[in-house]
Amino acid sequence: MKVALEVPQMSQATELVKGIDVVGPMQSEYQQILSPEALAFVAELASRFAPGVPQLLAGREARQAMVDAGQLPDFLPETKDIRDGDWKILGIPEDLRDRRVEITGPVDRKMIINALNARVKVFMADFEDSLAPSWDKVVQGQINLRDAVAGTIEYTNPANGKHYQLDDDPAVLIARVRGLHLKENHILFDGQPLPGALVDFALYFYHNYRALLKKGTGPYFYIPKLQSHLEARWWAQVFAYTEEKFCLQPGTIKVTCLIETLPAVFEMDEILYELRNNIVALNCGRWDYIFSYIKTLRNHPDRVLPDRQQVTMDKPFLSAYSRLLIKTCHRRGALAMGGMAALIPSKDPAQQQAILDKVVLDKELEARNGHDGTWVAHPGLADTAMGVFNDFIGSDLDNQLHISRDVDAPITAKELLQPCEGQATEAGMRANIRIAVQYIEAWITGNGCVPIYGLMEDAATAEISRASIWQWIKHGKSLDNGQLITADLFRGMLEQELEVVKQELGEARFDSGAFDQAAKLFEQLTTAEELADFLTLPGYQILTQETVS
Ligand SMILES: CC(=O)SCCNC(=O)CCNC(=O)[C@H](O)C(C)(C)COP(=O)(O)OP(=O)(O)OC[C@H]1O[C@@H](n2cnc3c(N)ncnc32)[C@H](O)[C@@H]1OP(=O)(O)O
Ligand SMILES: O=CC(=O)O
Ligand SMILES: [Mg+2]
Repeated sequence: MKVALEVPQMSQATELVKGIDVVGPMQSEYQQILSPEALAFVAELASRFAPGVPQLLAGREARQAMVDAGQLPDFLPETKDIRDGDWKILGIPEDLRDRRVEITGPVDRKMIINALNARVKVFMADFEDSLAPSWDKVVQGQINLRDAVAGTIEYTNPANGKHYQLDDDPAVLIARVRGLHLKENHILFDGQPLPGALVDFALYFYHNYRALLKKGTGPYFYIPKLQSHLEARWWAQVFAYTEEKFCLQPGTIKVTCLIETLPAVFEMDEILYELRNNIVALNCGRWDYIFSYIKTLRNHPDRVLPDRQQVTMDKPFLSAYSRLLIKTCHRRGALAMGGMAALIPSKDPAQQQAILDKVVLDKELEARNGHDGTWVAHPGLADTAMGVFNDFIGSDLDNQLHISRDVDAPITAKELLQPCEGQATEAGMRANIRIAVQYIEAWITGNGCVPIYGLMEDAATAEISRASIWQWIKHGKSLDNGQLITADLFRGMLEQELEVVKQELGEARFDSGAFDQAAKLFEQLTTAEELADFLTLPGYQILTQETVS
């Protein structure tokens, strides 16, 4: 539901909560989410935990500097005891034991209702890869989730009058908060923007934990883009503090961590251990993982990835990642979630069958490996994914926790890092350019997830497109047609592909969009000496420049 346009107000909390300054414009409904009580909790978490974030981010940089200097990531010698030890996570609540299909989507009101009504077990409501976190989207997202938890969420599409409300048996709700690298520029604590992750966590927890527990479910979270067990420890402290403050049993908050960075794959046992009271699963976030493989190994010319289309889950380095995640999770009693096939349904019946066939193949690979469930990006794929996982899990069991993968020889760092065969092609590079520029244009104008050429594109998939080209230029790769990939070649292609996009979208859409700005940012990111950490960091400056007072 869109709130009526009003004269922006001050947040009441700005005057009432010490240290907190809400600088985003307020609508009257926002006061309910940004109430003095909720913001007092945000401030409490901020004073205790925000100072730890720069240290964790500095830790990422220090490790990256070592890899840049030639060292390859590996398992940590100092945590061998944890890897060798015999311990298990605390446990999995009843409503999280069967997660064979999860749908994901941004915290848009209509999509939340559609997702909760989809024929899936879980809905992952996303403040991260699929959300461009403008102030309104972030606060409205919290309003939408509060109403979804209360069961009162409704929406009428003003374009066609179609009305939406929850069915009787909605999916279990898990909220994915922003990664630690993202700030929330509109809520300051002691004059500094807060970590977006803390804002998302605190507001969702504060407004919903009681209603969730009353319904027999709980405050459940997905944590994205972790890079180390020290980050997991930080989260464990946030959860323990929150549980104590609200007089909750330790382990009430339940969390699933995405293993979607290359450094994190070497610390899965340690992440599970640090979070053992709260964690229930790890998830193979394959798209960010591929991006992180490029980013982490950016100085290693022998590990340059080919065209994005060739980097599929059956490639040895990705297969090793999936199998090690399953083996690690199941040994510790945690679920091992699969990832997202980026395909979305087509209205053309011939194409649709081909899409469903590809989804089946992808999901069969995951289920056969031993994953306990998977992700779909669209309700039209739920039955297909469910069919595959039903075939493997059956109706007597909830999951595949019994699959220990003891048959595997120990999976080594060498397997996890092995180069991926394939080529950089002209068609692949041009596709990367068209995808990245369209995605960046969508993101900086407030839309974090878009269909492009039959695929779901979000921040993670678009990062692969832009980072691949940077890497090819950096290492002087050649295309399949023999052309050397240079910054100038890229600039020429960008100009040509912008024309193609203009033809495809039509002049009116193109001219009213932000393609110039998107192309400029894309060009800077791709031809820079250093690989930028995330495209969403400069993107956020553009997205928010008009809304910070
Ligand atoms: C790498 C990762 O992190 S993956 C996780 C993050 N990414 C995501 O969550 C992607 C989620 N998916 C989406 O955002 C969308 O599916 C898109 C943008 C890719 C395509 O959306 P659309 O263009 O609206 O698709 P389409 O027109 O086919 O939608 C048909 C209906 O399904 C709904 N729908 C589509 N995807 C979803 C979804 N994920 N959740 C709920 N409803 C959905 C649409 O709202 C629409 O509803 P309506 O008929 O009532 O109007
Ligand atoms: O968040 C999921 C991913 O694949 O990235
Ligand atoms: Mg991701």
